[in-house]
Amino acid sequence: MTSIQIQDVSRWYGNVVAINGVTMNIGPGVTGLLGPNGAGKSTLIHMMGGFLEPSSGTLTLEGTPIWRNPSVYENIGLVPERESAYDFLTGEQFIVSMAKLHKLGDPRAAARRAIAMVEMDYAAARPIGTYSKGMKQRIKMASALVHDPAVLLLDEPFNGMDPRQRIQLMDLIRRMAAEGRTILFSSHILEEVERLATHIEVIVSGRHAASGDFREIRRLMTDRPYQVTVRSTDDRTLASAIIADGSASSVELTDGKLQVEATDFHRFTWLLPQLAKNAGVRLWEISPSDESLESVFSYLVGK
Ligand SMILES: Nc1ncnc2c1ncn2[C@@H]1O[C@H](COP(=O)(O)OP(=O)(O)OP(=O)(O)O)[C@@H](O)[C@H]1O
Repeated sequence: MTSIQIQDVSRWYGNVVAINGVTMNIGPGVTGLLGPNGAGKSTLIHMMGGFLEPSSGTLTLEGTPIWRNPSVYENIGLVPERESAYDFLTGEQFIVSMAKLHKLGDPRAAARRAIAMVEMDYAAARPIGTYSKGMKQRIKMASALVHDPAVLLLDEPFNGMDPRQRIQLMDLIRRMAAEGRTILFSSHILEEVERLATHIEVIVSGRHAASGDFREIRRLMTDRPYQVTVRSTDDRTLASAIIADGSASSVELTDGKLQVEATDFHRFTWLLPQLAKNAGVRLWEISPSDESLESVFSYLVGK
């Protein structure tokens, strides 16, 4: 069982602070690193994989510093976000060359094993340039698995995948975790992280915003003032009913719609149809108006 310890780590690029005083511990199983675009996920993953030096703080694997420590790299596999640049190589040639870079005793056998792990045997003789997105992601996984590392770091592995490819990759990641590996993957999509991760770490603007299982993160995201847009046959009457009920902290009538800030989202969505019915108003539309992850995150960080 292998864990990565991140201790008060910061990383800046010139005067851009990408990671700011982050402390977390990534243990066995599947951890989701959730954060909006530009939050610092790739920067953190590259530091965890030993590709990037922290500007301050320490990253260790079972107590051994990761930066400039080749013995640690033997235990870590990293799948970067960018597309493979080796389109002219066949899948097998690519994985064999990775096995050679790791100076493995029998590069061909190691490559065969890694290719089998990701179920890509059938396409191993084809150039990578002819692969689908899902297949490219699998072959990149094989390249990170060729030295059989205990830790696997995946940067936005589901980007650009169709639903079927997503499900296949989720199964593969679950299988890798069931074998006892420590797996961390990044994503900016909450639903994706919820489906796969047993533990979630949230980063926003380079800072550690939240940590927990998906229920705790969900609760943090929904137990908050929530903006809802409502349209009905009589917005004015409905507004009075909502104000009288007291389940909203503000009600505004603008451009032919009601803008409501609900203090308790679940209670409000459950209650609204009843309020409307009692007031003799028909509802046309109820939609959350600040659903973007960014606003959720800025709330989490500001709390
Ligand atoms: N090499 C670099 N030079 C300067 N700034 C950088 C560099 N790499 C990243 N940054 C900046 O650091 C911040 C964090 O970037 P990072 O790529 O780590 O975020 P991310 O969460 O992975 O985002 P995305 O999902 O969009 O890749 C951003 O403001 C980004 O512009």
